[in-house]
Amino acid sequence: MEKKGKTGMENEGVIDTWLRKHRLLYVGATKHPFILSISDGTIDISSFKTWLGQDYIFVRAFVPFVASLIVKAWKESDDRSDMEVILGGMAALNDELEWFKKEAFKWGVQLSHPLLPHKPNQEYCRFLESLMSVEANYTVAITAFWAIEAVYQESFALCLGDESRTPPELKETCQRWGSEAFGKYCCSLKHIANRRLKQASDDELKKAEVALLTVLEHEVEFWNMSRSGS
Ligand SMILES: Cc1ncc(CN)c(N)n1
Repeated sequence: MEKKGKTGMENEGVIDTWLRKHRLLYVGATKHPFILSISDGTIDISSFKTWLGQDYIFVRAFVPFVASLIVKAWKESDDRSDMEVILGGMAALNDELEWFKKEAFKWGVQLSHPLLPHKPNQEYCRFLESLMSVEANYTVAITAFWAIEAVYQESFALCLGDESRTPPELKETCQRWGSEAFGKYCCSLKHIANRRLKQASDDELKKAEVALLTVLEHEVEFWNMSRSGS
């Protein structure tokens, strides 16, 4: 029989430990009023349109970030399957960009000129850029990557629950990130991040925890921006 320690949580990964420690912020990012308004059906469609246009800009910046992670995984990972998992995510982004164009057309959102990133989006993209540099650490970047994907997964899954009253025309959006398949992909990313964190130095651990918190803060700001339209 497995021997349990004092807390009974000795087998818990680093990420779950951090999520417990920073529970309030995590809940703030995954159960934001913007998401709650989708799931209770009270969403203001102009907020949704703001989110759609801004997220298209974000996802375009997300592609080179994921590409930089593929390079890092190829160079630094001790497990070949990391690169395949990240590559699968990259392939999905190709599809996602097409989906944004189709969805924007459906809602009459202009994705080309003069669509500009709002300040919170600009700041989030700048953070992504800082993680793309060759000096940025793989363990830190993969932790941030997991957090970015996990916030969307948990948020949109909430809008697909039995109790939710998500408007039918927004179900496809929620399905994109709230699906079981996307959930499994997030689990694979979490597994990679936890494996790396288990072997990380104190300095890497500190930086990865800060990166996780920074992602959560940016996600909250991104929802706030979508809700207020600015
Ligand atoms: C702001 C934001 N965060 C996360 C995701 C999920 N890739 C996204 N599309 N946009």
